[in-house]
Amino acid sequence: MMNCFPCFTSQKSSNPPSGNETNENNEQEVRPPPVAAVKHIEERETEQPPVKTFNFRELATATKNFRQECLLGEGGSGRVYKGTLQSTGQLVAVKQLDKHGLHGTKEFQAEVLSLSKLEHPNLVKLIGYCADGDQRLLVFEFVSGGSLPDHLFEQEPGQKPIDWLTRMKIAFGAAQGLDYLHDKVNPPVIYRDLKAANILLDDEFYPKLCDYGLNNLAPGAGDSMFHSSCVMDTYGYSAPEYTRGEDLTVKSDVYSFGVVLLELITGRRAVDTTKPNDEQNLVAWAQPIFRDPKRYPDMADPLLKKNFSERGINQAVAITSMCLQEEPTARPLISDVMVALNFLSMSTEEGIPDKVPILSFRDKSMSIALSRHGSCSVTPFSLLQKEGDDDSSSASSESEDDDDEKKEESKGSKKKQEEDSGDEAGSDDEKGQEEVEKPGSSKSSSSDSGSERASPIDESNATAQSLEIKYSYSSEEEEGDNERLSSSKSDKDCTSFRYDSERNHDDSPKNTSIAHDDHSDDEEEEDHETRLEHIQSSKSEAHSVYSDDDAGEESGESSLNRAEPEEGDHGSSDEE
Ligand SMILES: Nc1ncnc2c1ncn2[C@@H]1O[C@H](COP(=O)(O)OP(=O)(O)OP(=O)(O)O)[C@@H](O)[C@H]1O
Repeated sequence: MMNCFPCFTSQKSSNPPSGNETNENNEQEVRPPPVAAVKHIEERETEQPPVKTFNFRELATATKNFRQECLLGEGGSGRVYKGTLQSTGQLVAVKQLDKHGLHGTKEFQAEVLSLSKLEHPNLVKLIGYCADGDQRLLVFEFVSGGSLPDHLFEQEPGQKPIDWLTRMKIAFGAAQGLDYLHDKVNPPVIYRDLKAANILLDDEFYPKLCDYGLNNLAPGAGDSMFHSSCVMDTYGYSAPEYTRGEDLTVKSDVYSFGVVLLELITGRRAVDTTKPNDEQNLVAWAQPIFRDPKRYPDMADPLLKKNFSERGINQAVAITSMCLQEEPTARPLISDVMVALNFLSMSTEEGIPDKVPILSFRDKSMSIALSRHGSCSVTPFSLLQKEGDDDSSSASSESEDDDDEKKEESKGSKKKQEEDSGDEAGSDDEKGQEEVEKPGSSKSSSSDSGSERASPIDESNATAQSLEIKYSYSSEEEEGDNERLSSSKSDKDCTSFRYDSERNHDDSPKNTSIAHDDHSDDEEEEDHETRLEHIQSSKSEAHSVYSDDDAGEESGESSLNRAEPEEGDHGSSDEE
């Protein structure tokens, strides 16, 4: 999965048909390429736009003249109808954008084109558009299972509640979609309107984000905070900086994601006016509980009937509380959230994996948080080297002295780990390899079910990790400018963890992004052991779908919700 397709060319005929999107009778159709989560820009540049143009009549026919019975709902940007494309029989969702504030056709087309380049299994795919007269319509793939609130809050009598693991899988999938927008496209796209209602589910609960990148296409779209009828809808999800009148960033999305995660854990709505006053706002209700880990399990949705492991819920709540930090810079990157959720969505005998390997994270804060709420493998770098390979010395360019020093340090680190994780400490390093292999070997069922789907992060495989580390370690030493992690020694008394994102990720090269902290030399030495390696979620497809050129070319015409690259707390994706 997520392979690149080097055979993409500009010749349409070379692209194999893509299911029922093929329409030989439609002159206007540009046949989409085979689905890939991310495509290289070189391929992209030679492709035809992967969207179809429809005339109004086609879409009127598809939706039975926009009949009421086809109406799926109405949001900030307009009405959405279920339809069937006559030419192919494909089910679609047709979004009829409100007419006020319409773009000119060219501007609209440019926005649509930008939107159509965003392609990920966890994003609802844009199939085409219509710009007929003053009509502006967008045609999306139809997602059959309804939206997350339908399943989480609006249970039919007799309907089974979503189980814990499925909730974590939904969260993981949503995080993957968001990570794509934040980290795999350049410039990053800020979602702005992430909420449970914008997470659609297929029949197997595979999540797809909708309404991303829309706010330039219609007033209110993608930013329904401005739309009076939707204020309550989005109110509970918006980050504090929004109310402070500050610019939204990718970290504002992380906050909104935290609210969704909290909804998944608790089964409570972000805002619920039917509850007592002090419980109406979910985040306000949860904040005091975040400071009292003993109460974490009590937050769980009663419908779950305690069918989850305590460690699992503790870790999920810990992640959530990090996402909901008041200060944007204290929130984690969605890539780290995604990695953590990948582990929480794995099925093991116990319900969740024993360990979450620290090496998976871009920033250590996440693994520290998890380690305090379960067990996180803080397997030191040098131990991994030892375990993974006898000839570790040859894989690293460090001197023997350095090696010895590292061994000493690793003992210290291990000791600290033992202290921190108590019961399991003694077996951590023995388990090191085993524990990190679990995610790769345990695919989520939802991810299995479709070829388009994003895979679990297989880079958490232990061997791959330790090899990756050895390799990059050596080269970074040579460069001499590597950033190092610190062990946050002061974290013992904390129950929530600041994510020191101001200092890292911004410029981290994709394959070697190393979190960094301003710490004393002593701490740095120790950190030598535990430096984080951001393991690409998909190295082969980590390229942005936008090259600089591409972005530049479009910048005057279409911007989606692009974040300024220099602003971001993210690793930009174009530095490879
Ligand atoms: N691709 C799709 N497949 C199936 N249903 C969809 C699709 N897109 C939207 N819907 C449904 O259509 C309805 C309206 O969606 P829309 O996104 O316009 O509104 P919203 O998300 O409730 O509000 P807003 O747009 O203001 O965020 C919702 O019930 C949504 O679940």
